Amino acid sequence: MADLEIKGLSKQFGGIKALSDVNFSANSGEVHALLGENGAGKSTLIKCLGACQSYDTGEIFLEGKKMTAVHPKEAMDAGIGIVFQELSLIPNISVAENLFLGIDVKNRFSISRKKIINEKTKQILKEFEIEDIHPETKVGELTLSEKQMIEIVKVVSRNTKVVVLDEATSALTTNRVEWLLKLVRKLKEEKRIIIFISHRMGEIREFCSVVTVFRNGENVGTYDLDKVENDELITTMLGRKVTGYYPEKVNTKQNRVALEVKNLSFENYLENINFQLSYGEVVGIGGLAGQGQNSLLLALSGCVKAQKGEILLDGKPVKLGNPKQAMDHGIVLVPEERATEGLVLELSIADNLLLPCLSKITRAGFIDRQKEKKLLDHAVESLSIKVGDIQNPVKSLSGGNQQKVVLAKLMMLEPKVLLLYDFTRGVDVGTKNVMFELVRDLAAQGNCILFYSTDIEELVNVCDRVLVMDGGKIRASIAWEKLTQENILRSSVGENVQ
Ligand SMILES: Nc1ncnc2c1ncn2[C@@H]1O[C@H](COP(=O)(O)OP(=O)(O)OP(=O)(O)O)[C@@H](O)[C@H]1O
Repeated sequence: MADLEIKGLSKQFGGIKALSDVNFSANSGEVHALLGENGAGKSTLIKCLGACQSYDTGEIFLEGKKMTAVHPKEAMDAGIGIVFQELSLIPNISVAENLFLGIDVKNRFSISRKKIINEKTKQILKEFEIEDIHPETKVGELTLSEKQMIEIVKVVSRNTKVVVLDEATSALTTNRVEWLLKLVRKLKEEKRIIIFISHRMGEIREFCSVVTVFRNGENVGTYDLDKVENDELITTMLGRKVTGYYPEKVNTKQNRVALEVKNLSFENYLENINFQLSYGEVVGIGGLAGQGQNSLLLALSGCVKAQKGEILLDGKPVKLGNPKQAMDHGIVLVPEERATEGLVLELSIADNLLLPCLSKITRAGFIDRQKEKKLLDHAVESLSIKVGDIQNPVKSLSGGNQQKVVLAKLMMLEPKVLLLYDFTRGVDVGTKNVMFELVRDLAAQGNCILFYSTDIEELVNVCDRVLVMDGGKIRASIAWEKLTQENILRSSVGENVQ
């Protein structure tokens, strides 16, 4: 028997079979990838493993011992540590309080708990080489990447035998991914079992030695990564062949400027930003993470108010005092954190989709049910969102399908200018392909798109040109003919690209 053995696990939610008779095994010192389309059942499997979810049938054995945990705390005590896809830290308490939540701290000399946990957290952060984060900082003040690191530290520092990383890299900046890679190598040496869920093939190959592929709730194959090509894995995962991962890039730029930004400044985050966006153009935003990219998209979508500068739409100055005003002008944002900024998790899938466009389907205060159905069917179909019942809460969808809902609901507004913040985060390769096609199609129809991505390959293959940001300024604009990964990287670190 392997060190971790899952036998015949099944889980059904209403009519949806999330897991069907799944067998899975992993051994100590192994980094084992789980690969599968959005909604294939990967998160459900690990939620069952971590007793966050009950299962209908099946058994789980860790080091030969049958797991009987019915509560996440019991699973953690039995050796299962899970870093979840949607961050679970509490924003209004400190890093130290989050790390020691639910842990008794021994106190023999009546020193305050606060002092002890701050000191211990300082040591932990030093051990994990992230001393730039302060123990007393409130988690809500951290960047997404920093929050993700704390979440990882919280789980790994509890010394569990199994460490599950569910899409842990998708919220990390490039240098933090390197940090995680180093950490995973250490965990491997410590003979822990690491389960690594990701949609990024490159990372799977870098981090893992074995991969198990899931399709529609079933384990459809386990492979030694040295002996299998990406094409075979993707075909197994999707049950079909994907031809051409990126769509053909056709120049659809029109000679008509849609959006013009003049001398835009916002606190310390943006300084004298100037650029134009034409109809039919896809413009990427690149640069190292945290160089003002988020602030720029927030300012253009009316989420923050710039102190200086002007924004013109079709040559006329517009006031973008709040997101509603921006939407009324046809400017919409797919935000960074889908769970807190993009969706109302408790509401149904249907309500989330309809929220921004209620006025389109209401008349004299009544909802036109036929129009409503047509809009909803179109939204679900256009992005192949995997829903059981559209009246289920949106939080019951898999992470990638939630992201598709965010995009679909904004598309219903038929926007002129689409602002995309890393919108393929957590989305499977098949759907990424659909989303890229959608972006290029929208451009061909005359829309303009500002596309921020942490994935340089995406920027090169999807955008017409890329603005590289550095210290709140636009350092360079890399034109179509010069658009290579190397040029974006060079420009990001301050080199001139000729
Ligand atoms: N609490 C729930 N209620 C209803 N359906 C659920 C619930 N949790 C998961 N599901 C459904 O089970 C299926 C498997 O979802 P799961 O989250 O395991 O997928 P996943 O492979 O992790 O996807 P992703 O790559 O998007 O994270 C999906 O169809 C999802 O909608």
